[in-house]
Amino acid sequence: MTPTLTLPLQRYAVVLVNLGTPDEPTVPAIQRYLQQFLSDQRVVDYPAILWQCILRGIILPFRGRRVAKLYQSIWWDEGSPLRVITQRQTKALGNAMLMGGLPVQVRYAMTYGNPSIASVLDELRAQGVERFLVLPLYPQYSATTTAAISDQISSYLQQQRDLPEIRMQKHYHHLPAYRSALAGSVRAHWAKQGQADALLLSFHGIPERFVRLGDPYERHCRETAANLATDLGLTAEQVLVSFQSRVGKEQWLQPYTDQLLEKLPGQGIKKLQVLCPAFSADCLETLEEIAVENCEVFLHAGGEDYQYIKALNDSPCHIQLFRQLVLQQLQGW
Ligand SMILES: C=CC1=C(C)c2cc3[nH]c(cc4nc(cc5[nH]c(cc1n2)c(C)c5CCC(=O)O)C(CCC(=O)O)=C4C)c(C)c3C=C
Ligand SMILES: [Fe+2]
Ligand SMILES: [Fe+2]
Repeated sequence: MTPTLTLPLQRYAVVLVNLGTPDEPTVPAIQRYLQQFLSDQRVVDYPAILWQCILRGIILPFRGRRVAKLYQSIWWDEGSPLRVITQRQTKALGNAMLMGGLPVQVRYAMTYGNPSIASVLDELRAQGVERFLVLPLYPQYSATTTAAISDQISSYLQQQRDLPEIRMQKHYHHLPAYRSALAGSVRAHWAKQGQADALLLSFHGIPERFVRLGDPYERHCRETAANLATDLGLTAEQVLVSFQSRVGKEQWLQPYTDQLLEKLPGQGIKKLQVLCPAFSADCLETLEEIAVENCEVFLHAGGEDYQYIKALNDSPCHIQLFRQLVLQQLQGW
């Protein structure tokens, strides 16, 4: 049902927020992006002075150059896939709101890089917006992603005299519309390719220490997997969970995707389908790390068939899920 709004429609805006991506696939642009991203204490919490020496002296020069080649390999004519897909999601949600009779403004912002959360809030406030609904594009909550968005909003508010009102979706992996969108994407893949020996859910990792300190991310990932198994009628053994993209020497959530892929063919799993439910848009971590690098790992270890099932991106089910989240959040506002 369409909510009744207590302010004129022009005073509301929805802001989709994703992680961010470099402006260009060049070493300087990637270093700028990584500098901002990896200086966030929500992402890397080592003592700042020590960490800044390591970051500027070692990580930015070496990782910047290595990752530039990877970004170049996945870059699209219109730009970084993560940005292009986020733009498409924003446009599609705006259209869906319009078609549903609630033509609220929809914009996107990035936690790191452009457009920044502060710049988008500023621009919308200048147009008279007073109530913001922020939708972090992370189905599973983690302090490293969703709380980092919340921190930036808090810093923005600290600079304001006349505060806008803000609501934020914390997570949505448990909601029926998300569950059916995810299960639907696997079924659509099966309709074209058939079923494999197993379905691997590879989630972006975080340091295991963060989970010990209270981050519920791992629980959210495992709930996502259990729900998907139920919704697809698969057993727990047919739905495997692993964690990818680790950085640095600390222990991250396990099993690591690459190490698991090396073992699976020896356990009789030769045909594998891989899904990455922590990513609402395809990006470097899915298009390169999962679809290319990890495919090679699996085939090299004796696997015969490896298929990556793309992210929900701007598929109609995903946009309908966002629309439902917006309608729920706007109730009574
Ligand atoms: C070093 C710590 C990192 C943590 C913790 C982390 C958590 C985390 N990240 C995502 C989503 C994305 N990460 C992406 C890229 C990326 N992630 C890290 C590091 C951490 N991520 C780095 C250094 C990078 C850049 C690429 C690289 O150098 O390897 C992206 C893709 C961006 C793109 O431009 O395509 C996404 C999306 C989640 C969901 C998450 C925790 C739950
Ligand atoms: Fe990441
Ligand atoms: Fe990576």
